[in-house]
Amino acid sequence: ADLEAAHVQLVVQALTSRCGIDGYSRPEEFSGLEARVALCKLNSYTQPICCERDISEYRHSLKVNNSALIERLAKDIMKDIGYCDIMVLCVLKGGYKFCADLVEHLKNISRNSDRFVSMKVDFIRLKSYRNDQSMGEMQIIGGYDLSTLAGKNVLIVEDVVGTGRTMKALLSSIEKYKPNMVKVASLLVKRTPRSDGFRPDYAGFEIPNLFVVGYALDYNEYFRDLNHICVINEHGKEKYRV
Ligand SMILES: O=P(O)(O)OC[C@H]1O[C@H](OP(=O)(O)OP(=O)(O)O)[C@H](O)[C@@H]1O
Ligand code: HPA
Repeated sequence: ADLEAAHVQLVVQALTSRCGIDGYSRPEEFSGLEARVALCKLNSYTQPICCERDISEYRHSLKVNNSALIERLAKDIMKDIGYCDIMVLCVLKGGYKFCADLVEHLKNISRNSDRFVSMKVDFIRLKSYRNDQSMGEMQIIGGYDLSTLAGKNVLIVEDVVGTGRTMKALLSSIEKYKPNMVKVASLLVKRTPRSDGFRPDYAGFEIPNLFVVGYALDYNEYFRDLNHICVINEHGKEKYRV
């Protein structure tokens, strides 16, 4: 747990320290010894690099797919709920990459264990953000039939918990259909004063109150295709504002 806390702290430092360079940069060019140390240490775990082009839109970035972090989350999940059938519910759009990587790790663990775990994957599309602001009302897009979750062991997979409104609204909608169990895994949890206190059962990184994009996370649908999680800066927000 101490190691984990230290790791989270390092990520936070790496994300919050100011690089101050709006141009191509390498981790070793980051200003501040702390950030540099953090980035080096993180290398064994994740692979932070700077975006190569259009750097004016983002600052530091973090590569998460295939990382030991997702493997560890998968192990924790399997330990808790893995010995029964799981219905993975991926929250679109932002959750698709994390969900794909997590399912891959869950499958590997299941394959190497002596018990067969049946896993189904389903998708629900929720939307509440415009620009970098939650609009307060969570919409289920495309009419997902929540009654299919009745009696199931549901693992909700989300990219980020910010205010927590999206997850709270989804959980209260699902509860009516009496699933056997519902757990939430979120890659990122944001430290924001606008949080309603919701905490996922499984969380990857705790991040500062900054708007992040990449690895399926978007700003008005831009940047989902980036391989790395980056922090969008004011210039980027202005450029793509709607
Ligand atoms: O905790 P909250 O403050 O409610 O924010 C979290 C939600 O916001 C984002 O979704 P968004 O509405 O941007 O839709 P998207 O997944 O299609 O990008 C994200 O994917 C989460 O679902
Ligand atoms: N990025 C993308 N979507 C989000 C974020 C974020 O930082 N916070 C809440 N939804």
